[in-house]
Amino acid sequence: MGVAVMKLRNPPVNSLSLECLTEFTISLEKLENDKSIRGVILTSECPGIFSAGLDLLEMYGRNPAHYAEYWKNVQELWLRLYTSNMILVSAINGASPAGGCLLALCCDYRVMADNPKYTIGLNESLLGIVAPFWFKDMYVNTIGHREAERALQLGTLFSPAEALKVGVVDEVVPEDQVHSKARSVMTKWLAIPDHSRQLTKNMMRKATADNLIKQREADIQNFTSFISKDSIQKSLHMYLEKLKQKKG
Ligand SMILES: CC/C=C\CC/C=C/CC(=O)SCCNC(=O)CCNC(=O)[C@H](O)C(C)(C)COP(=O)(O)OP(=O)(O)OC[C@H]1O[C@@H](n2cnc3c(N)ncnc32)[C@H](O)[C@@H]1OP(=O)(O)O
Repeated sequence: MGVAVMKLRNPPVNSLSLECLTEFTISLEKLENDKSIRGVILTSECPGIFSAGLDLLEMYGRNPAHYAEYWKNVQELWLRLYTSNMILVSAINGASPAGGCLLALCCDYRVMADNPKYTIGLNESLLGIVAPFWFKDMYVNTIGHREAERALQLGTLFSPAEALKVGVVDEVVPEDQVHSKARSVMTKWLAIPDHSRQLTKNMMRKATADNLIKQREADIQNFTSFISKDSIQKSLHMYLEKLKQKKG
């Protein structure tokens, strides 16, 4: 039925390394150019993890040129996903913090597995970093200003039930039904004529995407100088240590 399934596979946690981002963007571009494909189901092949978000090791202990290159690729993937003409449905079958949540938010519909161990949200503030304005814009578009304001400041990671309540996801289903539900949602969306759905999507999302497009370079500079700061590098170091200690 012209639907591709994209499975994220970058063990152990599907962090979005530079290589992973680049491959993702190229695969998406290929699908976008394949006229037989009308929809994509985005999911994960890593058990229990949708995506751990941006790769912290790409943002820690590197040089400014690397940060700039990395951020350019993060922007590129986001723009492609957010403005895709295809129908994107995410089958969120695991934890989905920060950049993982960002991927899901780019989709037209989000189905999440009902497992309280899986959480989703933009938790950047917990890491001592700040979600950039275009993450924030997409959050506001999805859950509204007040909820986004609170969730961004607190770095809230929502359980599936909470995520459904606040509107971060559209549906929560038993874990073994995530894929079948994503397929049935896709069938419903495929019944809409592409041209009217695409024009409507574009109308809803263009201003948000344009907001980044018109200041891409400044956004790269801003990220590079922010992430290069000693204080921010220290915060990331502490966060990485905390992740290690969690293992015991
Ligand atoms: C101006 C703008 C400025 C800045 C904006 C920057 C925006 C950033 C957005 C982001 O996406 S930042 C990344 C945020 N991600 C997280 O906070 C997730 C952190 N990870 C976790 O919470 C957990 O790892 C997990 C729930 C995803 C999975 O838990 P579990 O299955 O128990 O695995 P481990 O915690 O043991 O992790 C295994 C292994 O993977 C490493 N790792 C985890 N997350 C990341 C990551 N995002 N990047 C790189 N590496 C990651 C972790 O350290 C472990 O490594 P080992 O070497 O100890 O095996």
